[in-house]
Amino acid sequence: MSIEIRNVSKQFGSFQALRDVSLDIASGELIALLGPSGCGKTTLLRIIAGLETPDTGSIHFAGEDQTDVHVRERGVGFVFQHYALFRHMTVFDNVAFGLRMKPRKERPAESAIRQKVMDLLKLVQLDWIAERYPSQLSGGQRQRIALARALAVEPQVLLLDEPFGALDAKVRKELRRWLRRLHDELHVTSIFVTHDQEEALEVADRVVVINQGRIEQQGTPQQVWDNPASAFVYGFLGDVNLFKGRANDGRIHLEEGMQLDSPEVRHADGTQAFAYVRPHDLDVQRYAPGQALDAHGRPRGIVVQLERAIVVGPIARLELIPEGSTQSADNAAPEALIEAQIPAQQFHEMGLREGEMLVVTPRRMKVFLDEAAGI
Ligand SMILES: Nc1ncnc2c1ncn2[C@@H]1O[C@H](COP(=O)(O)OP(=O)(O)OP(=O)(O)O)[C@@H](O)[C@H]1O
Repeated sequence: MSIEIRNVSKQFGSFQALRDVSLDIASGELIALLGPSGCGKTTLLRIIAGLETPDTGSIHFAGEDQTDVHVRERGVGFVFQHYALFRHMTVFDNVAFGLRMKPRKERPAESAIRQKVMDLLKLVQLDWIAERYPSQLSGGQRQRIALARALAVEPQVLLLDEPFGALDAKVRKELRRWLRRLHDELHVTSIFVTHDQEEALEVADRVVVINQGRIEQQGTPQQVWDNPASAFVYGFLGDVNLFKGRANDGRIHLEEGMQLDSPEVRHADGTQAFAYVRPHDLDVQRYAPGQALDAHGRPRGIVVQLERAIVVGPIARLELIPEGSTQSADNAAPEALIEAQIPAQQFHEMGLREGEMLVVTPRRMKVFLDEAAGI
């Protein structure tokens, strides 16, 4: 079942929660709505479900306007972050609930219900706990049961609101893979809301990034990651360092007095430039006086002090303070702190020590011009 969202806006009092949102979702797609807290993701999901009405705009399922269709008639299955399973019912009865509640003439026979519930429990790999009660399950098991329960009535559309939000990192990761496999098996058109970029990029066919009630960008995980449309998207998709400066002569002259070569700013002399660099795109060298100059004697790269190194597993995370900044990492303004990531092996081979002076140069960066681009 395809879903078309047409020019949807929603206001709560004077607060504009959604601003003219339009989105087409193909039948069988798995879409992630990704954005920070309060950006309007849940509101959009509730409008699709029919739990909330838009002020303007419309929702269509397979071309049919759903605006006046009641939530019960929309054929939508839900899973929420804290899905309250019925505590006094076994797992089996929880999953059977939606089927048993159907009007008599649509309700399957009890033997067919039994078969269906057991099939679903097998699908979520929990048929062995059919007779347990929710309090005897782990959080991850409860969410899988919630999903089985949502699927029992064969929804045309599955809506998941931070379904793994309350679980610990390891379980979340397992459930993510599991959700993807399940979706590949069932192909129910699914939309899930998350503020976790890793979750969205790993699970979804398409990611829709929302900011302040508007769609900032949509595309496959790869498209969005490789070509972020705005500084917001770039910053939201992963850790970034922001360097502010002014464009001149194909270089960004940073506030710290150093320069970064940047062909993107060649025709923008005098404009404010914002250079975003991912921690793993910073090249790290030991500093020697004079070394940070390029062939023309211009300062190159950024001279920093290694304030703290966190080496866990294969990655060394370096917290760096730009030269001239008198603050320590503990009270430095967050934007003053630079983070670099290098392989732990390189860190050990270089024999880096906290307190040393280093020079960092971006291998790759994304430049946005003018002030509106700031996160
Ligand atoms: N019924 C309501 N009445 C008033 N304001 C509301 C209502 N529902 C949502 N809002 C406001 O609309 C904005 C968007 O809320 P929404 O729940 O859609 O955000 P979200 O992106 O899902 O955030 P989160 O990740 O924190 O759940 C928020 O600022 C919220 O306070």
